[in-house]
Amino acid sequence: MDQYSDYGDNEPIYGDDLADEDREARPRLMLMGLRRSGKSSIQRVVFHKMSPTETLFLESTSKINKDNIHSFIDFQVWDFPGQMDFFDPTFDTAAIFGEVGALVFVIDSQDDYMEALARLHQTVRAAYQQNPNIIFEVFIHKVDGLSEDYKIGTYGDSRPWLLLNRLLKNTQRDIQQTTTDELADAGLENVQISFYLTSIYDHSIFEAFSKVIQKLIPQLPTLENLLNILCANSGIEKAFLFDVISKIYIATDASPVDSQSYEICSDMIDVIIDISSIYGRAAIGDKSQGYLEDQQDHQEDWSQHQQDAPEGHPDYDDSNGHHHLQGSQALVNSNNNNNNDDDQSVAQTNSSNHEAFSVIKMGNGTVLYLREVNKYLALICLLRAETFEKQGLIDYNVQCFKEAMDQVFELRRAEKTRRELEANQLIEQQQRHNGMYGHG
Ligand SMILES: Nc1nc2c(ncn2[C@@H]2O[C@H](COP(=O)(O)OP(=O)(O)OP(=O)(O)O)[C@@H](O)[C@H]2O)c(=O)[nH]1
Repeated sequence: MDQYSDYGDNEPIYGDDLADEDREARPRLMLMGLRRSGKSSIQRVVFHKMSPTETLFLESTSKINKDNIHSFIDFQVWDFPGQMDFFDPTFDTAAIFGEVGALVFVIDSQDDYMEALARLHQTVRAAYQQNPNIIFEVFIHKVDGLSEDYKIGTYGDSRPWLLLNRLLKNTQRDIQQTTTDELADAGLENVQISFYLTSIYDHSIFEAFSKVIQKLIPQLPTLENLLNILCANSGIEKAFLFDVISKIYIATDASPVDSQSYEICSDMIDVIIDISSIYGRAAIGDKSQGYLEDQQDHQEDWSQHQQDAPEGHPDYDDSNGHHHLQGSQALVNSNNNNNNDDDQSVAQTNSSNHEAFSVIKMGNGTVLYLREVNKYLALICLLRAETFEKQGLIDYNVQCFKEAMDQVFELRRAEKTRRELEANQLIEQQQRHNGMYGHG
């Protein structure tokens, strides 16, 4: 079983026998939508490293699939079957919607979406009635398919991408407007819904999921503040805190996010994982099966590449841990610190005795700076080469940032332990109380 998530504990389709562990207060995220809209594909690609083309062979979901994600925060993703019927008497809306954090509704943009919209409105009404705190998110999905028509010039315009953009915006506006009108008619004008254009064939699904997950993280404002302080004091242009395994970013600084920055940072994780796996060093995120599978794939790619390489080619020079990557014309300095004895004892408490760190200088004068924060998270910054001349300052500030992060998560752990202790004490008290009555 995947260590990263306990995928596959299929429960009966409706919620009248939800296991106790499912009722615990871990954020729950639901994937809903019509059949074949792409729910299972999204879940597999984002959380299980499935390649998008493999999703072509996914079978239709017939029961709720509950997926426990163990990462920087533990949360659950529930993948619902498309044919779900709210009016079925066995559908326990209170149990299903009662503890949901976010409900992601997936609409297939390549299909006629009128039926999907009707189902979306019905779902929002039912869920909101049970739980007005649910965050509603709509993925207008498979937008890559639309682009194909334009790429081959079906619409006979010389500027296909401009047209594509316009079409996507129209689709989004149409879906958004119809939904707002419909909900207003039902007296639900206060319901907050966000809309995203997504595809599993590019970064858009990871970016959309990032924004969804961020809303479920209680420490988000603290993390954003820390990133703002780090950027302001170090001359960093953009900083992302990434969950390494899923490549979703859980926080960023206040400067606007452009998709290109996100994509390049996300690609950097792949590069670092590639390099670490090639040279057999442990790397970020190595606690996850998802990552290990990924690592093996990359290893195979690399072996192929290596066969073609001329002997002594700088691409393959490992002597000082410096690797000149021919393809991207980047200088990578990937360094897993070898710890002295002191560090190892600290490391043992943290169950990690290495720390990934890497810098890529790109041809356009931008520097990418990655540092592992903990076993799940990595900080990736974009900065100008001139700024990077003061690397000592940046390293120092990043170290301070890491320590602050440790405190944030330590506090959370301490709070969790305190709550568990309190709960146990209550149970004990209750048992003693019952015992006394029993004797009486
Ligand atoms: N072009 C394109 N196809 C996609 C995308 N996402 C999913 N698909 C395809 O859509 C089909 C249905 O995907 P599923 O993930 O099985 O859909 P589902 O919503 O889970 O379906 P049910 O289990 O029946 O409710 C598969 O053939 C996927 O390959 C996407 O972003 N773009």
